[in-house]
Amino acid sequence: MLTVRAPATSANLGSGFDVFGVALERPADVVRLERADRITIEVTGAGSQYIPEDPDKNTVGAVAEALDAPARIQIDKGVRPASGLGSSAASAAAAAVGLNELYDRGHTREELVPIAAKGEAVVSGDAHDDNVAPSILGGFTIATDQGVTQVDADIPLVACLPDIVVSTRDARRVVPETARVEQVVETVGNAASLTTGMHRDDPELVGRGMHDTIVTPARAELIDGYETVREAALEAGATGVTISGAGPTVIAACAEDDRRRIASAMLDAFGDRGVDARVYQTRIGRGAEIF
Ligand SMILES: Nc1ncnc2c1ncn2[C@@H]1O[C@H](COP(=O)(O)OP(=O)(O)O)[C@@H](O)[C@H]1O
Ligand SMILES: N[C@@H](CCOP(=O)(O)O)C(=O)O
Repeated sequence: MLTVRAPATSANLGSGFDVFGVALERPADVVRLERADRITIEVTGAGSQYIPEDPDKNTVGAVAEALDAPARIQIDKGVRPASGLGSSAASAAAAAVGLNELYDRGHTREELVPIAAKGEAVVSGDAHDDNVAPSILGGFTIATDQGVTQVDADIPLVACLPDIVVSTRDARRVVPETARVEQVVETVGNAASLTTGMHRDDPELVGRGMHDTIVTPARAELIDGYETVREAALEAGATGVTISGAGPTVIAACAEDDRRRIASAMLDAFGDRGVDARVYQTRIGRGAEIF
C-alpha cells in the first residue's frame, strides 16, 4: 500500500490562461493505492458525493489505464470538486505519481504530466496540463505545446472558495473567441511581469502581472460577488486578485503579513452577498509526495 499527497493547484493566474499554474501548500488530496487485478475506486472527503467511482468517469481511472496499472485506489478528497483549485487534477496527479512507483514504471515526473492530463480529459473534454503539472512538479509551472517549464517560487496566497459550483466545462464555454490586439499586448506584458516576479519571489510583481481583461471578466459573471470580493482583498493589501482556475475560488497574492487581513476581508465580502465561503491562507508549495 502506497500513500500519495497531491496538492491543490491554481491555474491561469489571470494573464496565463491555460498556461500558468502553481501548486498550493494546502489543501491537498490523499490517495492510497495497492496493486489489484482490476481498477476499483473509493472516494471520501470534501464533495465526495459528487465524484463518480466508476473508473471510466473518475480521473484516476484514466491514469491507471494509461499506465496499465490496475489498482485498488482510495481517494480522500481535501480539494472540493468544481472549485477552481484543480480538484480533479490533484487526484490524477497523485495516481500518476503513486502508480508509477507501485508498478516501477520508471517515468520521470515530467513524463507523468501528460499521463495525468489524460485524467483531465475525462472531465473537461481537454487534456490540459496546467493543473496536473504543478500538482506533480510543485512551484510555478508554464505549460505549453512544447512542454512544461517549472521554477520553485515562494509567494504567499489567499484562496477563498465560495459555496458556489462552477464546472470547468461550463466556464470554458464563456471564454471569448477573439481578443483585441491591445488586450493581447497588455496580457503578454502582464504574463512577463508575473513570470519575473516568480523568479524573484516578489509578490508585488506577481500581483501586478495577474491582471487580465480577456478571459477573467467573462468568467467573473459566473461568480456571485466576484467584483466586491476582489475590491475588498485589494483594499486589505492584496497585490493582485483573480479567478483561480475556472472558478469559483478567488485567489489573491500578497505579502506574508497581510494574509490574515485579506482572508477575513474576502470572507466578509462574500458574506455580505449572502454567500458562504471558506478561505485557505496558503502559499506556493511542493508537488506530490509519496509517504
Ligand atoms: N478524482 C476526482 N476528483 C474530483 N473530481 C473528479 C474526480 N474524478 C472525476 N471528477 C469530476 O470532475 C468534475 C470536477 O472537475 P472540475 O470541474 O475540473 O473541477 P476542479 O476545478 O475543482 O478541478 C466533477 O464533475 C467531478 O465529479
Ligand atoms: N486552464 C483551465 C484550468 C481549469 O482549472 P480548474 O481548477 O478549474 O479545473 C481553465 O481555466 O479552464
